[in-house]
Amino acid sequence: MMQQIYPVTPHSYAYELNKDFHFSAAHYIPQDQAGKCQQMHGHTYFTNITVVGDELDETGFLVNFKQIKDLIHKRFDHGVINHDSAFSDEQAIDFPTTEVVSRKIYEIIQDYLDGLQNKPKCIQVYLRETPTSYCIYRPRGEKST
Ligand SMILES: Nc1nc2c(c(=O)[nH]1)N=C([C@H](O)[C@H](O)COP(=O)(O)OP(=O)(O)OP(=O)(O)O)CN2
Ligand SMILES: [Zn+2]
Repeated sequence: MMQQIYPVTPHSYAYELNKDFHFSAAHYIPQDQAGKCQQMHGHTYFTNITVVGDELDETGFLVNFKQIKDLIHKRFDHGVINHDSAFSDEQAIDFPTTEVVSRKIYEIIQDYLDGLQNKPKCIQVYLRETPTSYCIYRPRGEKST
């Protein structure tokens, strides 16, 4: 499971880092059309995060692998995603669907990366919700080449 082949995102940065990890979390989709997904239920999410850049920090890291995992795992593992401040039952853009969770993961990671001196960029979040369902989020409008 941890040695998957991922879709390639073309770019011309010198370094590309990928971090795989799991987290277990519950969620529900607060919309009638979501059918059984309206009921609270859980998943073991699998994610692969892609970070790129041209400059390394004083440790020789683009970004610490552990920091990437901690930002997401500490926040969501064994929690209810709907209860996190990034999500809301009010508008679909903030419901914890696979699409939205992958985008929120991107936002959390890029917010952290923006504070680093070497300015790495997250260019892809791969999020698998079930053995047969996954989403890839790639930020638009970001110069990734
Ligand atoms: N576009 C989306 N569609 C669905 C989402 C979603 O987040 N985005 N979520 C769900 C359910 O919450 C569920 O987590 C996944 O559903 P599904 O892939 O249908 O799961 P199954 O295991 O039942 O699928 P099989 O085809 O039997 O493997 C639904 N849709
Ligand atoms: Zn679900």
